[in-house]
Amino acid sequence: MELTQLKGIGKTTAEKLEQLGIRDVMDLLFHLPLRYEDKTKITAIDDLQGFSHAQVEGEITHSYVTQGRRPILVCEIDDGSGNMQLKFFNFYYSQKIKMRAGLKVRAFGEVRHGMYGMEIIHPEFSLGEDQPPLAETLTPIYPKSEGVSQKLLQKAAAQAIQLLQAGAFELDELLPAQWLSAQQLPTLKAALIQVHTPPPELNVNQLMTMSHPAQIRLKIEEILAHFLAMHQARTAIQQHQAVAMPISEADHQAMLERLPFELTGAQQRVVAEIHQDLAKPMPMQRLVQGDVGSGKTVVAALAIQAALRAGKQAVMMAPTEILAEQHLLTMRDYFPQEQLVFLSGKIKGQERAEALTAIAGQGNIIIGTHALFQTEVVYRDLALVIIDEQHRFGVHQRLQLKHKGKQHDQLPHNLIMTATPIPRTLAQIAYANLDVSVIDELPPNRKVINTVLLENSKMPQLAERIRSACQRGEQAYWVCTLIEESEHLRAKAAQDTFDELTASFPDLKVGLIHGRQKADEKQLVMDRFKANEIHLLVATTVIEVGVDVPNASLMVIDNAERLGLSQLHQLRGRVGRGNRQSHCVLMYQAPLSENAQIRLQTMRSTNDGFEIARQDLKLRGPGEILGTRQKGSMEFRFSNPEQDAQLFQQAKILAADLMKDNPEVCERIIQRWQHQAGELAKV
Ligand SMILES: Nc1ncnc2c1ncn2[C@@H]1O[C@H](COP(=O)(O)OP(=O)(O)OP(=O)(O)O)[C@@H](O)[C@H]1O
Repeated sequence: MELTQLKGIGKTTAEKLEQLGIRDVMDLLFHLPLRYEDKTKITAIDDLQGFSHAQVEGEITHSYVTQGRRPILVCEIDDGSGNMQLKFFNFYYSQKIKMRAGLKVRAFGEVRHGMYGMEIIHPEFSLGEDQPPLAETLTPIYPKSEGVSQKLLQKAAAQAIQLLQAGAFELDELLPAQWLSAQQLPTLKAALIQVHTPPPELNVNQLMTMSHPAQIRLKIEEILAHFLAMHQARTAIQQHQAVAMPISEADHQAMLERLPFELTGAQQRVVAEIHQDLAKPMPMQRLVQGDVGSGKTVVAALAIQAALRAGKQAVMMAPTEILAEQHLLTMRDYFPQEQLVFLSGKIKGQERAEALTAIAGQGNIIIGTHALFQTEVVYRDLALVIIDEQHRFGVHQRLQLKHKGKQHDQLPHNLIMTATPIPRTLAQIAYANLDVSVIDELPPNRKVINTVLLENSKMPQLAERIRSACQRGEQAYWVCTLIEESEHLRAKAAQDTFDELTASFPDLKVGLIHGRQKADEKQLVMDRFKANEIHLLVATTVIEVGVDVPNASLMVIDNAERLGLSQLHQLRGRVGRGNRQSHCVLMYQAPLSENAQIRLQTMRSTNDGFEIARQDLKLRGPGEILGTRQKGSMEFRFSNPEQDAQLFQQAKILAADLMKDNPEVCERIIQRWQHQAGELAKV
């Protein structure tokens, strides 16, 4: 039903509502109140309690303006049970004249304890004997945007509810009636009516915390739609075939013998899981989760090995140029006999043409950045796609279907690697369409990184630490964290730090790496750092992901208070990758905000990525951890994966039952919420 069919909504208002994502009457019904006000009753002044909202009615006994720099209009009122004050800071004198003694007033607002008893500052009020009737329901307060008043939203929603009650449009109940009654949840129609026009006896506290059964009813369907859509995406892929790439035990052992170390138990288990998937003629859809330094790269190499044995191509994509180049070097070590091809956005001209020819021809391990997924890149026979997305989520969802195998209905196997340890419950929700393997063990002999906090002003204490580490043959990073938007300013700050440190340490080789350098310049610096020709590397956060130089044992992060927990954990993870004792110095500018204090203390007290992720979840919320709307990873309007963990469990079970018993309803649920969230479509 069109919005313009509602009274008071013309074309212009309808356009404004569209900015809130409200395109029709159904959307309006799913635009839920943020909070509620109770204007259904009048509270006697004598019964008022501080820090709560209330409506009072009484007679103005005295009205005056205080003296001083900021005059205040004060109206004293009395209702027979007691008296209180209404106060206005910004007022017109005409208001003072209107609010004269002897008049009846009704006021609503937050009650506080003032110097002279109870008071309400800036109440909503109406004057006169003839007050309108009291509200029959709690008053919903909606999230609004510019140009759309609260009143307008309230009126429009109230009309939508009236139409719904009158049966003017269809709103099918899609959840099984038996299930709803067993859970003591209302139907969708009843839930929407209650949420928009709650009768006064409803529990306001429950409503305010989104825990009322009516709200739970809405959440459960939203979560259900998420699981169903994820499952649909997964089944769509399973409809396709993939090349089965079983690997013989002898080939596997031969590769293991070439490695400079033995796999950890966790790596062995994860490799076995991947090999099992690859042996099937169905596209693998697996996520490998492993904390920083847990050794994901070798796991990727062992997957690639299976593709090579089957005579197929494997592609590995990294989120940054530096990391892609590093993977190239590592894979060269693992596969000295194979033809490796590198492609990134910065490879141009003749070099690019050659890379494209190799990809369409003899190249069998192809490594690079996003450029690998451009349409003009044509693969000879691609059978395995590895995406090292580190902590950038969501990419895989859009790339998955693009790359078809040689035969038309074949898809490549997909392996996604992430370094972000997300709590299990959250992983199960976000990655409901993937199988998940966890590398939950670090290689042996790793020592816990010792983390210390140091105020910026105590910087001189650091010099000795840096010098002695470098003199012992170890290496250090110095990360500059200027939060300037422009890469140019970030580069300049790093350059300044580089100049200062070069002057302070004439006896050490100091290097510099930042995002403004050309690709080969960056590569040269990284190569020299790897070869221990640079002792101290000054860097912007470009080194955050994946850089692997096991000889580096000291990490200094300046202004660490500016960074989020997961970024700090990633940066710190650049050290502690060998068997030496490593240190991380988090420099900060005092005073610290409460949140920054918690972040830095967390870093100091633990090295465990999962523990850090849990704390991060508390501080930031799941949306931010899993990526924002643009990244399209997960978007819930009503539910919260952390607070509603139990609902997610319930919805998962219900989803499984519905898929079995009623696929047609599943389709309709997905469609309803695709429209509502706009985002599920991308899952
Ligand atoms: N089983 C093992 N025993 C000893 N060293 C190992 C083992 N597995 C990997 N390594 C080494 O540990 C270091 C880290 O491995 P890798 O770079 O694969 O980590 P990662 O999981 O990708 O970490 P990050 O997320 O920080 O990039 C490398 O130098 C690698 O050679």
